Order: sequence, then C-alpha cells, then structure tokens
Amino acid sequence: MATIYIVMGVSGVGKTTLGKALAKRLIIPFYDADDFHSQENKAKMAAGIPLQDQDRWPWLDSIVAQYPLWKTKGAILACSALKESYRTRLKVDQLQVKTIYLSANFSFVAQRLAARKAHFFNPDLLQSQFDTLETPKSGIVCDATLPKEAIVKHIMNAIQRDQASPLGLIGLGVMGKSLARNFANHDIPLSLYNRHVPGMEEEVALQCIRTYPELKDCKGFDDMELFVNSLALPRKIFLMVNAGPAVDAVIDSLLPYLTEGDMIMDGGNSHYLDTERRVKDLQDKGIHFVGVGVSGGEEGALKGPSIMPGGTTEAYHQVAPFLEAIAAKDAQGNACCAKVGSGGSGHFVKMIHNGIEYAEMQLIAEMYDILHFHGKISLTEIADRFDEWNKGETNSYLLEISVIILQKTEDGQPLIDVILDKAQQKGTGSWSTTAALQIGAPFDTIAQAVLARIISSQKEQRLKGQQLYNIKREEIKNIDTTILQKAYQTARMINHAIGFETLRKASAHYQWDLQLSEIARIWTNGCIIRSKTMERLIEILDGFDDNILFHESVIPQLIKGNVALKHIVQHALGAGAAIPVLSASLSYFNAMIQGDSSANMIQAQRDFFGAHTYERKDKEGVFHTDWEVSQ
Ligand SMILES: NC(=O)C1=CN([C@@H]2O[C@H](COP(=O)(O)OP(=O)(O)OC[C@H]3O[C@@H](n4cnc5c(N)ncnc54)[C@H](OP(=O)(O)O)[C@@H]3O)[C@@H](O)[C@H]2O)C=CC1
Ligand SMILES: O=C(CO)[C@H](O)[C@H](O)COP(=O)(O)O
Repeated sequence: MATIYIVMGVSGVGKTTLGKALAKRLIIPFYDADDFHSQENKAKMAAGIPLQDQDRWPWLDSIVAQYPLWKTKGAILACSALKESYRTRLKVDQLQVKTIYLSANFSFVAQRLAARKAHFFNPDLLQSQFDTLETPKSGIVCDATLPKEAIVKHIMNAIQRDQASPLGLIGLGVMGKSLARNFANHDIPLSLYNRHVPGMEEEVALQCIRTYPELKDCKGFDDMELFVNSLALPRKIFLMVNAGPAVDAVIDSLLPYLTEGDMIMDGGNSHYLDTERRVKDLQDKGIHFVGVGVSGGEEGALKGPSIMPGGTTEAYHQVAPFLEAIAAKDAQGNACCAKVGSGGSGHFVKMIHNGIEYAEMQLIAEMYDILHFHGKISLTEIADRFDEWNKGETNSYLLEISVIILQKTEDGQPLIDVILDKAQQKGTGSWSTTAALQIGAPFDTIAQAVLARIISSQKEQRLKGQQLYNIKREEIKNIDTTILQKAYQTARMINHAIGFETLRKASAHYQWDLQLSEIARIWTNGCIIRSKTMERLIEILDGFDDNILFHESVIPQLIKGNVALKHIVQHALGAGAAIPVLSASLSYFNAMIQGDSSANMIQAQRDFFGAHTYERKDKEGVFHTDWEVSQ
C-alpha cells in the first residue's frame, strides 16, 4: 500500500525544500497544501488575517479529497499541520498517512526567515505558529537544523525502517494462517506470501488479511520479489509449507532475492536430514537456515504453540524475540520455546515428539478398545471414566480431547461410531522409527503405534480375516478401571522413557547437546503431548543422564505399575484384543529389568549359519564354533 507522507512544521522550517527532495528520492509526487486553499482563504492570508479553524476544516477536507488520485503512487504533502486535530483530519482508514515532523527552535527559524525574506519578517506571526504547534507523538521526527542531505538521509532510513516488516511468513494453510494471526496479536506486523496459482490460488495473502482484522497491519503478496523486498534487513522468513519438495521449491524461489545474513526458518514437519542438508547448502550462500519444530495444531498455532528451534545460538538470538512472543507459556510463565540443539536437531526433536504422540494416541485407542469392544461399556461411560482419569496423574491434552470425541454426536448418534477405522499418517512416526533404529535406540512403543496405523489401514484384509477365522472378541467382565488406569499410566511412562532415551542417544550420536529437561519443559504447554507426566519429567530429567525407568522416583511407581500392566495385557491379549503399544511397553520394561536375556541364542544362531562370531561370559575375546562337529 502506498503511503502519503505529510512533511509538517512551522513556516520557514524547510517543508517545501525537504518535501521536494524527498519526493525526488522516493520517486513520488510532491504537493504543497497551500495550493489547495480556497479563494477566500487565500484572500484572508494576503490581507494578513490569520486563518481560524472554521477556515481550515474545508481546506483540509479538500486535500483529503485528492487522496484517491494519490493513493497508487503515494505522495509527499508539505503542510504545516500544527495541531493534532488537523493531522487527525488528514488521516483516513483506507490509506497509510504518516507525518514527518521538521523540528527546530524559534531563533533558528526566525534567522532563516529573516535571511529569506530580507525585506520583511514579522516575528509575531512566527511566535503564533510556535504557540499553536502541538508536537506529534508518532511518526518520523528530524532535526531541521541539519544540512539538507543529512535530513533526507535520516528520513529515508526512518521510512525504510518504518515500512519494512520485521518478519515474513510463507504458506497460509492451516498452520501458517493461525501463526500469522498469533504474530499479529503480539504486535509483530508481517509480510505474508502464498504462492500464486492462476485461477486457483490468487491473492491468498491479501484475502487472508481481509478476513482477519488482526492482520490489518500486515502486507500481503503474490509476488516473491516484492515480498522479499518488503522485509527489514537481515531478512527473517518463516516457512509453513508442506514438508519435502515444497520446502526446496520455496527456498529456490527465494534465493535470487536474498542477501548474505538473511535467515529462513522452516516451521513445517521437515525430515531432520533434509534440514541438515539445507543448513549446509545455504551456509555456503551466507544464508542462515533454522529448522523449527512447531507443535499444537491449528489452535496451538493461533493461541501459543510449543516451538523447538535447532541451529546456531547466533541465529536463535535473532529470532528468539519473535518465536518466544508467540509460544505457549509454561507454569512459570516462561515461553515454551528454546533452542534445543544445533543443526537439524529442532526437526529431530519434533519428530520424536510426534513419535511419542503416536504411541500416546494409540494407548488411548487401546483403552477404548478394551473398555468398549471387550468390556461392553458405553461410550458415555468411557468418556466419564476418561474424564475422571484426566483429573489425576493421567491428565493429558490427548485424553482431554478423547473425552470430547467420545461425547460428540451427529444426528443423535455417536460420531466416533461412523468414523472409518483406517488411521492415516503423514510420515513423522515412521521417520522417527527409522531414525531411532539407525542410531540403535529401542523404539518399541512408537514403532508399534506406527505399525498399528498401517495394519488399521488394511481394512479389507482385516474384514477377510474376520470372515475366514470367525473368532469373536471375548467379553471381559467387570473390568477394574483403577487397575486399567494404572496399566495405562505405566505404559505411558515407559513410552516417554523410550522417547527421551532416543533423544539422549541422538544427542550423543549427532553431538547436539540436547537438554532433555528443557525439552520436557517446552513440551508442557502448547503441544499435543502436554500432560502432567511431562511436567513431572522436567524434574526427573534435570541433571539425570540415564533412562527415565532408572530414576529413583520412577522405580517405586513402576514396581507397582508393572503388575497392573501385566494383568491388563494378559487379560486383553487372551480375550483377543490387539494392544500393540500396551504389550510393547511391557516387553520393553521386562527386557530392560533383566540382566540375562535370550540373545545368547541369537548370537549362537548367527555364528552357526554365518560364522559371525560371538563373545563369551566366561572369558574375553571373540569366538567361532564349528557347530556341527561333535566334541
Ligand atoms: N496441521 C497441523 O496440525 C500441523 C502441521 N504441521 C506441519 O506444518 C506444515 C504445514 O501444515 P498445514 O498448514 O497443516 O498444511 P496445509 O496443507 O494447510 O498448508 C500448506 C501450505 O503450503 C503451501 N504449499 C504447498 N506446496 C507448496 C509449494 N510447492 N510451493 C509453495 N507453497 C506450497 C500451500 O499453498 P497453497 O494454499 O497454494 O496450496 C499452503 O499455504 C506441514 O509440514 C505440517 O506437517 C506442524 C504441526 C502441526
Ligand atoms: O505435528 C503435528 C502435531 O504435533 C501434526 O498434527 C502431525 O502432522 C500429525 O501427524 P500425522 O498426520 O502423521 O498423524
């Protein structure tokens, strides 16, 4: 949007000279307000009769009437505009009208006027101007006593600072739109860009600004070059586009317009290895690239997400004020946003967050399975039970939304009953499984949650299996929901242990120096896996460099909890329930608390068929046995 700049101040302060010089620099037209006076006003002034307010209002209105002609290019208007009320009269909602106040004291202006109008100068008239002057409280102010070029330079810098957006955001889908509103609600005016697809995606950014009143100070673009040029240097650009090729495509279209020191933040769920690659590629071009994990869904993005940036400390310091402003706040009021580590660690941490999320969701689904399909308990009763659980140590955002889901009806019928039982996924769950396995981190619960979604999606095969076997689910009578809740909480604790253990291993593997307690803290609000357990983990993980299962406060809980978990797993599996995450959590726990395992059998088999060798318990070294030769 073009701007009309009113160069204002007392007579003789230099409004016309500077206004013309500025207009030349900005390549916009110059207008002198005096040219818009009526004949009557001109006659009064010629006769030395001072103008009154009633003379001024029609004059100011006649200037505003010119704005439609000026709005495309913008304009410089030299106008004394001494009173706040005059300046208010010159402002309109639809246009940016800004003041540039030329400030100087009486003696400076008097001297200048005396020199300029050598033959006559009336100091009383100038004094009346100073008496009328109400110093503006906003806009650009500059010292009119400086040389002309210095004043123009000062004003040009101020205009540039004033106009440039501190932050740009690309991608106005579900998350981008909400994040933009969140930034704007925190007084961070943005430049917004969405791709232009003729006939399909046109003026998306402008439309978005028109839809949400809080975006009124934002600038919308379809044109990448204009978008980039609207940003303050060094530029900071937040991407909220789909992970994968879209991120590379957007980076490629940005690069021609970026300059050294600019920064791109990727807030989508990008793969951390893609992020590491982008960090390196862009580093060579002098551009900072920061992978920023964002969690909280649409509502979190709007009201305060949990934010997990990776990258250098220097880059983080540049963007921290923006990210911390919009992030959710923890119980102490601190932002749920912190630099989690270097390189691609932000997206790795977000990926593990999603892994934990997958297993947390699946555990609730398994509770629903046991209670509804085997316990024959009604949905409303399950909702009530979950609601009770949510008041205690099993409190979590996911449990809270599950209560609402179970209560939701459509045309009098529970909505959940008609939702097709094929779970979808966009990738972070399986990426996290692959990544965990690559660094040798046991990922039992999360891998099983991913597999459960895959099996669920094979609906046709499952129906075929049902028909071929015709084995009915067995009813479990009188389920003790206190034991069930204990089993659920135990499995949750084990799932969190698995997730954080993976982060611990990744931190060592990639040398990211992840602060696990701090990660737990930024996951206590704003994100999908926020819970009471997460709040407890801040303390558990503080200065504790080991598996959560081995923490002194967790051991007594799991000594009791594993009994409940065993009870539930035995009964539910025996009754024909598929409870992959409950059973995986128990298997992991069982395996982690036994010094002896059956892996000696695996080693022997490997050596038997492949001469892979083995180590021994009774002596040092590496051994191979010729297994079929009898001793
Ligand atoms: N939804 C959620 O709960 C969460 C999502 N995320 C992640 O955030 C990212 C965005 O998600 P979300 O907002 O839900 O997705 P949407 O599909 O709602 O929005 C995607 C945005 O990306 C743009 N886009 C897609 N492809 C391209 C391309 N090739 N070039 C330029 N722009 C492109 C789209 O533009 P157009 O409108 O023109 O198609 C749109 O603005 C994803 O990585 C997602 O995984 C992270 C946390 C939570
Ligand atoms: O990142 C998220 C929340 O933290 C998203 O909601 C996530 O994309 C959901 O993943 P999926 O579609 O695979 O279930």
